[in-house]
Amino acid sequence: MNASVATVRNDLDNCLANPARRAYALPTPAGLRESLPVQPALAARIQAQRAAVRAVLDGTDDRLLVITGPCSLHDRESALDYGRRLAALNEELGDRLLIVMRAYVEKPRTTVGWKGLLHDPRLDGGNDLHAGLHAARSLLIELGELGLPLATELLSPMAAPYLEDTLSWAAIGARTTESQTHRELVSGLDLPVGFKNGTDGDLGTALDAMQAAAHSHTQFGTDDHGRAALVATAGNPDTHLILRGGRAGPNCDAASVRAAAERLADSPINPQLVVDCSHANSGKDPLRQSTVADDVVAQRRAGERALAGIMLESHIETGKQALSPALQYGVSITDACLGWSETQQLLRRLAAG
Ligand SMILES: O=C[C@H](O)[C@H](O)COP(=O)(O)O
Ligand SMILES: C=C(OP(=O)(O)O)C(=O)O
Repeated sequence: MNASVATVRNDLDNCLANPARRAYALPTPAGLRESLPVQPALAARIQAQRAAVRAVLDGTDDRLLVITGPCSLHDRESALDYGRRLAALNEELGDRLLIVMRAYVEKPRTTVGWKGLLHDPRLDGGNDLHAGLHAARSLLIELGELGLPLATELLSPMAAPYLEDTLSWAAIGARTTESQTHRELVSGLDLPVGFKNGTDGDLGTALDAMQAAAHSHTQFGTDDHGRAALVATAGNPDTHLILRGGRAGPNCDAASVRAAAERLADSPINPQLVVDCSHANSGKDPLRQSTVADDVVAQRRAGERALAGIMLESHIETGKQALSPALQYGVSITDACLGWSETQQLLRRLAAG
């Protein structure tokens, strides 16, 4: 156990008399929000940014939604560097693209691995969640102050109340779309949320998730002061499908998009969808994301009205690196990303299209 985790250890420790489980106190959502507040001007801008994303998703704004940024944020400096570059590009392209910065602070893992800045901010296996909550929230606020809407994956339902007021869009990932707990979480969020299709490529789990999240629920949870609570949620009407491909390959070609759109048209929820150009749609080859994105724009030009947006994994440099004490600046430590110069060219091309 690392030292700073030890300092927050308290009498929650061993409270269940279960040697397999230990608990360490954390700040409450209310406490963290009080020490790292979103200032009123930023809060108002985030409300407007959520409304702008909703307008693209309900088809009243025909700009292309582009959610782009590192697979994961692992250091403050390169995240802010990327955010500044993207904010400057947005000045040029914002009338044709609705650009949202991907700011992922939690990572789902296929088996085990680094779980994101929020869980392990020093990247050393220390898992100092206390420091991670602080690092993640303060970085999201700094990025928000640069002017762009922010997107993240909400992985741990317990983490959402610490972060949600900084976000304009969130994803539920392929590994958690089928989870009742995550659907219930989304039902209580006042922001647009995309559900990924499953890692096996099945769309049914995401379509079911959209219906479940649109419903009201009562669920086990905690209040903003960390007390156990019955949490009642109203239902979230602003969810949509994200096509990310699956084990059998991509699902972003025109026929797959049309088939998905027809299934959505039969469901009572949002008929618009977003294509994740990475993951199984790119075969995890970062450069292929450009081909996928170009094809999405070509499909829109050919009249496909269901396509509202794309997601890109993009960083300062192309590729990825293994986690080590000597990290290269601006290179992803999770999935391989498109570099900034290719991203810039791609976004200009998408805007022109
Ligand atoms: O986007 C990131 C990864 O695809 C996802 O977190 C799974 O990562 P892993 O298979 O490397 O664990
Ligand atoms: C993990 C991610 O995607 P997926 O859930 O599609 O694997 C991601 O976008 O970081």
